[in-house]
Amino acid sequence: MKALVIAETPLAARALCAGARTMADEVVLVAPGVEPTVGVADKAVHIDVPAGSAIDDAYATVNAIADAEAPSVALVEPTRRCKVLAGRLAAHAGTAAVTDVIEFADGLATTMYFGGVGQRKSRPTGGLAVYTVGAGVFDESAATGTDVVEEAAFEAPERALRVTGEKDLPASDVDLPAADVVVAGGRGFAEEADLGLMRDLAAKIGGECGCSRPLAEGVDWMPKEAYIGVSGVMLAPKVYVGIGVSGQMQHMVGVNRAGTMFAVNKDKNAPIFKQCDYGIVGDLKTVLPALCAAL
Ligand SMILES: Cc1cc2nc3c(=O)[nH]c(=O)nc-3n(C[C@H](O)[C@H](O)[C@H](O)COP(=O)(O)OP(=O)(O)OC[C@H]3O[C@@H](n4cnc5c(N)ncnc54)[C@H](O)[C@@H]3O)c2cc1C
Repeated sequence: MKALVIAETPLAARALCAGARTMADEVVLVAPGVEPTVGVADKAVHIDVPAGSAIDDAYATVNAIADAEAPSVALVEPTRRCKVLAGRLAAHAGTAAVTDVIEFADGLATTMYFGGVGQRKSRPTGGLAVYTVGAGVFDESAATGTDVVEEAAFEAPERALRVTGEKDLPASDVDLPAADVVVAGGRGFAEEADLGLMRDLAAKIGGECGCSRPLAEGVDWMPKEAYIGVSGVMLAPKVYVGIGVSGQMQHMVGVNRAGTMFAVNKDKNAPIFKQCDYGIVGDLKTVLPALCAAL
């Protein structure tokens, strides 16, 4: 049995290949438009996406690789571009992509639906099963493999996207999926300058800073890669600290696999207190400096 992994980032390549190894005898990593991570699969296939073409359009090549390798399972990193490839691959195989898997057990994949209100388990019925899988589902340290890299020629689709311009995004040093400790700020931060209090705490405890969606998409105080939840990043850190976060389900599904959860909120009835292991009721402006001083 063979597994295909499609991933853009090294962390996801390692984690998904480690997971694929538990499902198949042979693992093939496909790296569309990026240098492949080596040592994690039996073979890596690099697709050199030419300038002016979009990685999303690597689907014809990915589908051809899948035809040649005949995998029974494909694990895909849930980046925007890889999701396109997952959907195209599933359509090519005459199936549907199962998205945002949070657990594999007993041949069943668990996913969330209705924004995390419910969970469903599904089992592939034959042919190729295509899954998008986020961070924390597999242990990347278990990845093993060779340094074999093959090149696959980019095959432009008939109606290809044409890249007409590129704009560098401001560099972001946020790497939440890799962080053991995540400190997340919410709308309880009334002013951008107060986020320094959160950063001070994160620095004290060796954490990365994340946020709820309003801080990244509402006021733009944090990078988009930093927002956690059903439409942001899904994490499974060892420690999560939510500060001024109310505990809405769309945010919490992104961290409810954390090992230990802490919350700081001035409202003792905030829903997050029903979900955390330890909570402090108080104003973040007084609690955070006190915590930092005590640590
Ligand atoms: C389709 C859809 C998808 C969504 N996806 C996501 C997602 O992926 N991620 C996400 O985060 N959200 C998502 N949301 C938004 C989500 O529903 C919530 O609106 C959002 O998570 C709330 O963010 P918050 O907890 O920061 O803000 P609020 O709910 O406004 O909570 C702020 C909290 O701060 C506390 N507070 C205020 N002042 C202080 C203070 N001085 N000290 C301490 N505490 C204080 C308040 O008591 C309150 O509990 C989505 C919504 C929809 C409809």
